[in-house]
Amino acid sequence: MRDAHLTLDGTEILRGLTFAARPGRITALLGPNGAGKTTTIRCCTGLMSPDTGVIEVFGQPVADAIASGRVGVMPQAVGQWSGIRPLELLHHLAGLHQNPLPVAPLAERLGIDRFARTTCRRLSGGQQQVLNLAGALIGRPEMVHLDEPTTGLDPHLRRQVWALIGELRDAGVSVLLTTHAMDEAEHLADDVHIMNHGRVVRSGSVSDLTTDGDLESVFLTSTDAGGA
Ligand SMILES: Nc1ncnc2c1ncn2[C@@H]1O[C@H](COP(=O)(O)OP(=O)(O)OP(=O)(O)O)[C@@H](O)[C@H]1O
Repeated sequence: MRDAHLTLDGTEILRGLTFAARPGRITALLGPNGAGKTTTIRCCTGLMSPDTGVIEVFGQPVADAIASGRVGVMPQAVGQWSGIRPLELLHHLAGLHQNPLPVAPLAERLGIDRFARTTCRRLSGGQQQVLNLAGALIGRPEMVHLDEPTTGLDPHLRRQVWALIGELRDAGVSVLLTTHAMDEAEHLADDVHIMNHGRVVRSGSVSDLTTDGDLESVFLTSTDAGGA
């Protein structure tokens, strides 16, 4: 993303946002509530368009990359699903891809098989989260956007999701995630971009950014409350 600007309802949300997420790397987009992280992901996945600026995915315009099926998205929240059950949903999503992951092992890996009989609208928040994650991964994406992937997960599931995200990176997938958990960013991320007021104010590897203190201290000194 290069020099993206976006104004919504008269407020400038993205103010010259520039960053890159590279293949085989986990890139964390950090920032205070309202800084524009979800808006950025929505722009990178074709759900919104910046007013000006350039976004390329695999060197292509976003729409072409999305249409190619090479991009997976785990939104922060999805609309209320109907009475469909988790495995039915995953089989349906798998059917939309040319070479999907097998549903059963993915469901087992994320513990989805344990609530397979519950309709989606009755899932707990954490169960909905891991189902969203499975939906993002089912098509074997080469780039995946994860908007707060572990929010609301218990420590067991959180660790399992961390391991899975690490494996994706090791398999060459480009992972872009947002999180408010600094320990998550420190544990997972190769590259970190800290946003404030719709632009990137600090970038680097975790080790580069934390030479003088932990990531939370860097975050607190680089941003202000309500960074929108
Ligand atoms: N469709 C919209 N119309 C108007 N304003 C919007 C719209 N979508 C987002 N905003 C505003 O844009 C700003 C950035 O929102 P965004 O969801 O991108 O922030 P965020 O960094 O993801 O925040 P959080 O960490 O709380 O999830 C907020 O002030 C929000 O109210």
